[in-house]
Amino acid sequence: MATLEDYPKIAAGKVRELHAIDDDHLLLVASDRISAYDFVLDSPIPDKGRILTAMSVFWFELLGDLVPNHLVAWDDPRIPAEVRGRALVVRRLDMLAVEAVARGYLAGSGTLDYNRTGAVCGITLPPGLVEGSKLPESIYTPATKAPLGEHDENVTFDEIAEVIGTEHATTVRELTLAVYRRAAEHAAERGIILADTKFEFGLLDGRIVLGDEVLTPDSSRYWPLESYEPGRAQHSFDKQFVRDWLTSPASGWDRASNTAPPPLPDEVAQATRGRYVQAYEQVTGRKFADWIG
Ligand SMILES: Nc1ncnc(-c2cnn(Cc3cccc(F)c3)c2)c1Cl
Repeated sequence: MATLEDYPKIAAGKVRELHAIDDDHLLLVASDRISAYDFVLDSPIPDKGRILTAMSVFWFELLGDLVPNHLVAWDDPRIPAEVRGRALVVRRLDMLAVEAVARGYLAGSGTLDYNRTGAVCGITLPPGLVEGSKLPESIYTPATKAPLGEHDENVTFDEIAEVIGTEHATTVRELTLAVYRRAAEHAAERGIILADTKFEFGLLDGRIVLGDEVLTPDSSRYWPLESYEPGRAQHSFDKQFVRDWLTSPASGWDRASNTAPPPLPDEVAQATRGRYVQAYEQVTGRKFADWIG
């Protein structure tokens, strides 16, 4: 059986790593780390890596008829025991330099751009929208990847086309909207608003293939349908307990101080684990207890 040290690390995100297995395959590893207020917290969320990996696998399967993807295996002898259930064997792609974002609702940088310009990524929106507004139709709002720790930059379709070419830019936009719309509809039927999501695509033998993690609460905004109310920051299905505790007097943390947040109480970490399990089971109809690792 392989061990993680056998596979050179070729990339690292805030909560994920990417290792090389061989010339054609990578190991995509999700950790139990959680990020809040742009900080990676000291406290892990037990099973977060396994739950989000199981979610990606579900979505790749559900959406496989819309778009080919890079997933090769999730239960495989090439996966080291220490990361089993939170690591995927994927095909090595030639990644396209675009963060392919679809938005069905106005939130985060979308709201900021809209308030400044009345548009997001060059797409003019109707007047009178607020944080959390549902958009008349979902929109494609691409971004360019920023260095670790900085926010991606929202750009126009044309700016992306200048980098990856009009043909690939057009296909990426069409796939991003089609996959998001199908996923958002599936989630909404199960009481979860998928407000937006970020995809990464790559080329494999000239074909455009969906890569990275897909439609997880780390790559998407998951809002509980029952507490949706436009006009304010929406509750995060998975991160709200963490946000509430960190911004409560109990934490002793001052968000404006730009100091690192304190560790989470065990009950907050465990309650957050529960929210990830609930999101998985609500979206997939599967029991997390049945997942490997
Ligand atoms: N199938 C692929 N082929 C080639 N490259 C990638 C690739 C490169 N970067 N990323 C983003 C990322 C994912 C996880 C951990 C990180 F550190 C970074 C994904 C993929 Cl998914």
